[in-house]
Amino acid sequence: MMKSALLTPAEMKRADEITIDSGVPGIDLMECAGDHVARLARDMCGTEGRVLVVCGPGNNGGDGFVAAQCLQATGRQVDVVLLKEASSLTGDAAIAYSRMGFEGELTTTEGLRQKLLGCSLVIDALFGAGLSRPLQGEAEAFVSAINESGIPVLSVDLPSGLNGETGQVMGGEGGCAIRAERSVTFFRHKPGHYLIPGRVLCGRVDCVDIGIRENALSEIGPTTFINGPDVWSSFFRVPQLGGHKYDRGHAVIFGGPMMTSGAGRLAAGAALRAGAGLVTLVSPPSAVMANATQLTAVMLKSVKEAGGILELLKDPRLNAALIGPGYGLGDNARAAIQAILESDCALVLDADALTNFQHQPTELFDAIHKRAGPVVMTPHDGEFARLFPDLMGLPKLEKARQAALRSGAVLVLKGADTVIASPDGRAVINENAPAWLATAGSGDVLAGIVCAALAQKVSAFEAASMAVWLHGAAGAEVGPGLIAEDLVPALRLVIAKLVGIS
Ligand SMILES: NC(=O)C1=CN([C@@H]2O[C@H](COP(=O)(O)OP(=O)(O)OC[C@H]3O[C@@H](n4cnc5c(N)ncnc54)[C@H](O)[C@@H]3O)[C@@H](O)[C@H]2O)[C@@H](O)CC1
Ligand SMILES: [K+]
Repeated sequence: MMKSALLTPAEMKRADEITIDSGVPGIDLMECAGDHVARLARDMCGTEGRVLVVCGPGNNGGDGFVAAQCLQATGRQVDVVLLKEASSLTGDAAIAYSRMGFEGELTTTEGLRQKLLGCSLVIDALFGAGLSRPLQGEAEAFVSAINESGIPVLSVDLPSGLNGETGQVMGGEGGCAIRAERSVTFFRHKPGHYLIPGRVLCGRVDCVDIGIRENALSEIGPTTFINGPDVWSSFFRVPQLGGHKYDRGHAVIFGGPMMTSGAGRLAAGAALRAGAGLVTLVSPPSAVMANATQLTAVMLKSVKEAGGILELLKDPRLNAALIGPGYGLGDNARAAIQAILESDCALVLDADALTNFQHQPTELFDAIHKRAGPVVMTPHDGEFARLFPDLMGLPKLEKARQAALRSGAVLVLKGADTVIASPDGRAVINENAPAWLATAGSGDVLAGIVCAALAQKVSAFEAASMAVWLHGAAGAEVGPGLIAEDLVPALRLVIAKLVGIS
């Protein structure tokens, strides 16, 4: 799990300190970092062309001085531009500057524009983990000039102006940040490398080893991770010889009336494909015929009212349920959801199940806190806003964490950078979803996969993380032209590969 840990800039600073306290000089870490930057710079622009290294006042600038020195040592034409006087440098950055062997030039924005003319690569070493406020004045003007030049940029640690913890540009809409082609970071990625817009601004990110002690992680205790098998593979259930379908759980999907019945069918098909031993699609009588004509291995049941649902879920073999996709809004729908909340089964609440509580969210959260079975909620941003309007101004990770804590549910806040947050404080960021996944019915498939993982008795946080990853991998498997129906068969290929490598 520690392999996939993401560190906030403050946690990274702590990892640096722990390493330095253990006897590794800070300048050694910086020299290693700068050496990697130079290597990647050569990778980006080959043997030709002038490199411009733009250095800020802190240790990020220090990495830039080391990189400049390494590049010059290999015969490369290098210019170093300073944002602040060299005399104001302190600590390791001052040492790196003194070892560079040539002077950097303190310049104005106009001077920078002149330097940019005809160079083949810019190394952005203005600000990294120490950025503490939005860029203004000369720093902002430097960033704008670099972006406007159109010259490829390699950012050191983070594109300058980007908040490494939130993935947002410091200063929001009015702020500015470097748009890099590539970035190189140290020891572990930061959440900002994966959260949008950070992920877009970083370009391709390399994470390199600079000698930070691995055991620093146990002291820091990271709570944010990048999603992948490292997070949940020990929970992934592979059917055993001698086992039977009941070992793999029985998922119940509550589908809607005929005109919106497709959502339930997609979820049911996905639940079966994702490994639930049995799947029953429960629907109002009006949808039964439509479902029966399209489904074969999925079992069907017709239930009219909340009373019937309560009765149905008394059967303990029905151990996971999903309600929401295409379900409908109104008093009857809300009564049905309340009936499901009263049962003990593990539960996924999606789409209409969330919107039905937009005027009484605390009623929903109280019911979740009271019940014994786990709950996973899978809102997109619009559904999230209906239940948690006061959290909308927060950065995505924080939004999901606070919503999980308040609701008592594992929260899957969907998007290109889906965040899964647990009420216990853990969170993962997903990065394998292709843009093709943003299509009608895609969320229904995801909800079905979560339900299948819960039916197989995977803990809620791992079930949600696993499902989001499988969904993204299925999307990548299908690729261009994807429609939601394609995801269900593609899951077979994804699971086959997963089992093959695990
Ligand atoms: N020993 C270490 O701590 C190591 C640090 N490393 C590098 O050091 C970086 C962190 O260094 P620092 O903590 O010095 O931080 P930075 O170099 O990112 O920036 C800190 C400096 O910028 C100023 N500043 C912050 N926000 C500003 C703004 N909006 N406008 C103008 N000035 C602003 C601060 O007052 C401070 O002088 C990492 O990102 C990484 O690149 C690496 O060299 C590895 C080792
Ligand atoms: K930078």
